[in-house]
Amino acid sequence: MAGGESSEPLLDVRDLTTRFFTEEGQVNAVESVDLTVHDGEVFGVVGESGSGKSVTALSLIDLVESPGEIVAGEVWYRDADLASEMAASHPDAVDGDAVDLRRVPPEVRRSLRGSSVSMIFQDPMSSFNPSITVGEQIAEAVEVQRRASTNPRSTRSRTQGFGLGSMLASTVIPTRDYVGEESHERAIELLGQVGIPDPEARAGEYPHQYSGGMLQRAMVAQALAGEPDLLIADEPTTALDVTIEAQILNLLADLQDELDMAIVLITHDLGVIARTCDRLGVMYAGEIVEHGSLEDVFDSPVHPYTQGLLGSIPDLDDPAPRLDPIEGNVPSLVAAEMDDRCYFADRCPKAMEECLDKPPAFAVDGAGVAEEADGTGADAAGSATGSDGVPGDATSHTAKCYLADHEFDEARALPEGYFDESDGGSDT
Ligand SMILES: Nc1ncnc2c1ncn2[C@@H]1O[C@H](COP(=O)(O)OP(=O)(O)OP(=O)(O)O)[C@@H](O)[C@H]1O
Ligand code: NI
Repeated sequence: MAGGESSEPLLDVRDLTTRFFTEEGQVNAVESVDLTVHDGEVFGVVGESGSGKSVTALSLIDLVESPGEIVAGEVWYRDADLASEMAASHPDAVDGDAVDLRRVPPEVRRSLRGSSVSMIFQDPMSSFNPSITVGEQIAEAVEVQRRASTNPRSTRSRTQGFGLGSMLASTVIPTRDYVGEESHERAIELLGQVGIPDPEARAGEYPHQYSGGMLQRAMVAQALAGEPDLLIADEPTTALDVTIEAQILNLLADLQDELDMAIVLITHDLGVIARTCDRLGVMYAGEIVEHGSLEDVFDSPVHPYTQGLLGSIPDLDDPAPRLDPIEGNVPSLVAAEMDDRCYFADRCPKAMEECLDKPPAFAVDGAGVAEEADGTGADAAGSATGSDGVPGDATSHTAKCYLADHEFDEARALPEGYFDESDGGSDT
């Protein structure tokens, strides 16, 4: 193989669909999401509360809990060693150097957590046991990864339900006797690496002795213990004040650079996206409705939802840009209450008759617009349609909106109040 980095994406997610089966009905939390993340890049996911960002993140690492379930999709992760290990037993799950994590046994998926893909959350307290020192907990994370890496993965998957596989999978942390001196030293090194002053002393402190910002750093250190290639960060700075937020974002940027790690950064804050991301996806009602490079999406947003979000940041230099809610409400994701239309149409100033059908993803630029079949029935997509661009090329600028491909036509605009009648006409 030619050395160096592959141009293949590190993560290539297709048609990922996650639902919750609740008493109130089926919640379509994540609907046919496509996204790609390349080596060493920061991919942002932005959207209002309830749009499906966190469930997307959890789906990527298979942490969706009941009554939630991933019902469709592929999660291709590039790992040449894993691909060759899986090639014989799970040929369907292997394509070149990439492995579809949805098609490998759960214990193989779990074994990647921490070592290949790590996650950090908004609330660092949730990642630490309050009664064990921070240093000890990070040393344990190091120890777990250290043992995992000294055993070939094939051994691990054969010893399923026993030893490392289950150790990594469970929330039960190995007892202290397991943790070697080297792991303790590495933990202190990691604390230093994430900018914790006097890491040797701080390692001996308990989580409650840390400030919010310091604990956030410690959580990053814990996530780095296995030297992951991909870090998923769900609102990592939302609970922090603006100064500390900037420090944590700088830390992530430095680490990403230093360790050549890719990051999926989830936030409702477009200011954070603007400062950190290379590319982004804008989520609305469980879908990625616009997707592209930071420049494409910020300079020429196509979806009126994206335009609305961007319109709500008057000044990117504002230290605390805020998402001003767009008029109207985020739709219910309960399947029975969703119409099969563009979910933003009822809030959209440019809704047209076309928007009563669900729009596919249109490529925004490119003369022979590449149109991507929406979810099911995409099997004919192998041969390129259009003259320009590949259908579903996840690196391009796309929008699930007719305006990406059609001019706004006043004559076809839906009359004002069109949607009010259908949902509100019950009283008097
Ligand atoms: N355990 C659950 N049971 C039922 N529905 C759920 C569950 N978890 C999430 N959902 C639903 O899934 C949808 C997406 O939620 P998600 O947490 O991903 O949104 P989000 O974009 O991360 O929002 P926020 O910015 O508030 O974190 C919401 O409608 C939410 O109510
Ligand atoms: Ni969330």
